[in-house]
Amino acid sequence: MEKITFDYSKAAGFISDEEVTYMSKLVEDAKKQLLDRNGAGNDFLGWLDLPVDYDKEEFTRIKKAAEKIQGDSEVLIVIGIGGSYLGARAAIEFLRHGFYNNVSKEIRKTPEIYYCGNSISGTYLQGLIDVVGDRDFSVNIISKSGTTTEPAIAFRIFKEMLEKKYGKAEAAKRIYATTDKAKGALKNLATEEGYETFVVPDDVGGRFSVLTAVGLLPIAVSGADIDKLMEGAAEGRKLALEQKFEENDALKYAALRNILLRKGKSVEILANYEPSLHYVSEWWKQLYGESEGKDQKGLFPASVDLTTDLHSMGQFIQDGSRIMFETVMNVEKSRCEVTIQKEDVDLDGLNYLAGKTMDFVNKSAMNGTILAHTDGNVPNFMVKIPEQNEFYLGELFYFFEFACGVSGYLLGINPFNQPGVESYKKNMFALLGKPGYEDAREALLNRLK
Ligand SMILES: O=P(O)(O)OC[C@H]1O[C@H](O)[C@H](O)[C@@H](O)[C@@H]1O
Repeated sequence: MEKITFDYSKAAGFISDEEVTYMSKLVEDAKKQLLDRNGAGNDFLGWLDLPVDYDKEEFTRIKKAAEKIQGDSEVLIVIGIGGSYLGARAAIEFLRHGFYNNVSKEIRKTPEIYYCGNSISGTYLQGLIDVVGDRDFSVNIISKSGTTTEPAIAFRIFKEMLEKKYGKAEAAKRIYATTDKAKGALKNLATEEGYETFVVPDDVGGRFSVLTAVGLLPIAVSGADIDKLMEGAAEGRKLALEQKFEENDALKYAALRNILLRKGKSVEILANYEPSLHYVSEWWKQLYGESEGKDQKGLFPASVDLTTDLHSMGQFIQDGSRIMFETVMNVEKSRCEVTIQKEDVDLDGLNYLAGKTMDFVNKSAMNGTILAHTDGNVPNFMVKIPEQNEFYLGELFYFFEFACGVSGYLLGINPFNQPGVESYKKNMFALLGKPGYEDAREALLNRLK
């Protein structure tokens, strides 16, 4: 069977066999530390076994809730930020129609899905309220801590809207809360109001939670097959856990990116040639950025959508500061074939492409770009995705998560915490006058004068 594979053959000129041999030992050690659960942050390793060891009763409830939402709602509002947002969106955009919310209901068959609570923009939220209009809708509020400001504000607004429209009791039946099993403001609210709740396990951090109810409920509502997603992840787990370095693509990816980091390539650009992978990159950026960017270390995870960004960022990648390498996610088999037709008069000069598919052109652009960037001293890696379906996406999620854990241990940091994100929150709370933050307030206001 085909699988997600990692190919570094095009970067051979930048990396010696000795370096790979040396690094292979280090990644095997890091892998052991991960699996022995004796490294930093080892109380957040629940994601390691999730694909084979998850709450089956809850999984069934997720499917039931998804069916109910599909039956009684034209729109689902998904409220969450960071790890409580990006995985679901990445999956739905990767798996479902490229214009999911815009195609006719006959094609889509499932509710429109919109996201909020991922910014504090009132303009965005009002726009979304206008989109919902007077249509039937449900809300999935997702927050592991249950206290994050952005989703909490958005939820307050949509909760009020639901209650006005349906009354408190019926509104409660349209609210699904995914949060901690016992603590946090959202859990308390859900218990008080009688919302159906789903659990983010204690030992699974937000950015590793896509295969819990956090990702699974919205993904199931979109009509994607969550059984297949879990099967793919289980296959990814098997490959990552059981294969030796030579056959282990996740380990090779972790090793090779760290070889380049140690040579001064401090930026990794994740590139795609399919717009529907944009949010996979966003999910990946949180995964790697929050996991590795600490103790003054780490690769800066960036991303580009190609060929779009070849007409903007392409200049920098080809010719600017030589600080980066590129990892291309290559969907090997395109979902749709669009063939370019011959025209009698070749006014646009495109007849040389007549009979060719757009995917052929896209892949030629990709291959040409890989060689051009390599010539410009940007080493290129490739992650091959056989096709865009649930199975391979599950495998891809696990591939990146496992490589991230290994890579973090290789860096000598705790890949499973995120102490740095608290700094802006403290300042924001002080400026907002949140009780308990009075001391810092005046000093901050002075600095802003
Ligand atoms: O799920 P929540 O607790 O609301 O957290 C949502 C996100 O925001 C936090 O500030 C963290 O930086 C992220 O790691 C997390 O995924």
